[in-house]
Amino acid sequence: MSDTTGSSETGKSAVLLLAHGTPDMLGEMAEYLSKVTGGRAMPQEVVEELQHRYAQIGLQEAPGLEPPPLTKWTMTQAHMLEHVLGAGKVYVGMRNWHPYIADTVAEMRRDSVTRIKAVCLAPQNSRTSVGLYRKAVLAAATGIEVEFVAGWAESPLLAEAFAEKLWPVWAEACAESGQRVPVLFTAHSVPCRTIMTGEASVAGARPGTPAQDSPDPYPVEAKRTAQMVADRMAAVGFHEKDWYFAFQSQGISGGPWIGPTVEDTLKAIKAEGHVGVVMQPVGFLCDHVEILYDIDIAFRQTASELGLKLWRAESLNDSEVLVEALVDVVSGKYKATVDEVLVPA
Ligand SMILES: C=CC1=C(C)c2cc3[nH]c(cc4nc(cc5[nH]c(cc1n2)c(C)c5CCC(=O)O)C(CCC(=O)O)=C4C)c(C)c3C=C
Ligand SMILES: [Fe+2]
Ligand SMILES: [Fe+2]
Repeated sequence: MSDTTGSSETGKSAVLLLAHGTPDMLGEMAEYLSKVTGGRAMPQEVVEELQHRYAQIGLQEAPGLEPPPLTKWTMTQAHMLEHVLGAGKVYVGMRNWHPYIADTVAEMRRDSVTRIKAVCLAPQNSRTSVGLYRKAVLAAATGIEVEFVAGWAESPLLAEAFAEKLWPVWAEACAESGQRVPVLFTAHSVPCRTIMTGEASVAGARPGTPAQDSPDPYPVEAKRTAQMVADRMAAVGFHEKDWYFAFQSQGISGGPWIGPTVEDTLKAIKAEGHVGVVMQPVGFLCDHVEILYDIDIAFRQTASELGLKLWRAESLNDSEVLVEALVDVVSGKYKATVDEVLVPA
């Protein structure tokens, strides 16, 4: 990996994994949300609703003995990648909570890193996620070369990692219900304005924000990942007609977000005569609130009210195949969507 990590006469390169970030305790919710929205204050009822959801997945009034799942698994993935690459530290920076991207880039600077290979732990490229990570890295990395991986949605090993988690639960669901159970792949929804050409579309955008000149690649990339997982599953008897796709977790603070929603898709699956559904989110690489609450609690309740049993594929978390996928992205073996090498002024 000497081309992407480690030291040479021309300087020291290191990998920076970028992730969303999550609060460590319930009282930090309002501050966390203001980071997520780029400074826009959320109504108190939204703060309380999110505290309620996070409490249901184990977040407490004081920091727990273990970090929250998103932090824990992100750090685990970084350690695993560091171990496999064997070429120095793999750094982690979060956009919305500690360790913040700016603090991590400052640490990299202190460690004499002169070239950063930045990879988002969000494989599908959207202005509302990857675009914001990119902005945060470039703001912090003055004078440091940054090679920014903008998307790796079609990585074969990523699809393999998801398929490895999907097939056992799909087999279990089919065996238990005595019939073929459809799979509902999901990715996080984005505001409708994000996918429209010529609209200011960055999360937290204020009036006057320059218009974007191209549609967001995100919805297409999310469905490509799902298609690739479905293709992998053909080896275990999975058919093209066995899967659906929906966008989950439309924003809590209003405005139109893209669908189809999970709720509408579950109704359609029920109307097709199915008795159950297996959900697999293909945009998230580890457990966090949108899996542990939105799917495991809220969608399971919706499915149950419709008379559907809901199974969920285990998240990738400490998947070795995921780490292999990251190695391919970092090494360039998988041709990810990479921005030119950037040297922020
Ligand atoms: C592709 C887009 C997005 C991904 C992927 C994504 C992942 C993600 N989000 C959270 C937690 C929250 N996100 C919130 C708002 C929010 N999320 C996106 C997009 C993606 N999020 C947008 C465009 C917005 C709206 C931002 C705004 O300015 O209003 C929030 C706030 C509450 C809400 O609106 O739902 C939270 C909390 C996690 C944990 C996560 C994956 C790791
Ligand atoms: Fe989000
Ligand atoms: Fe969300």
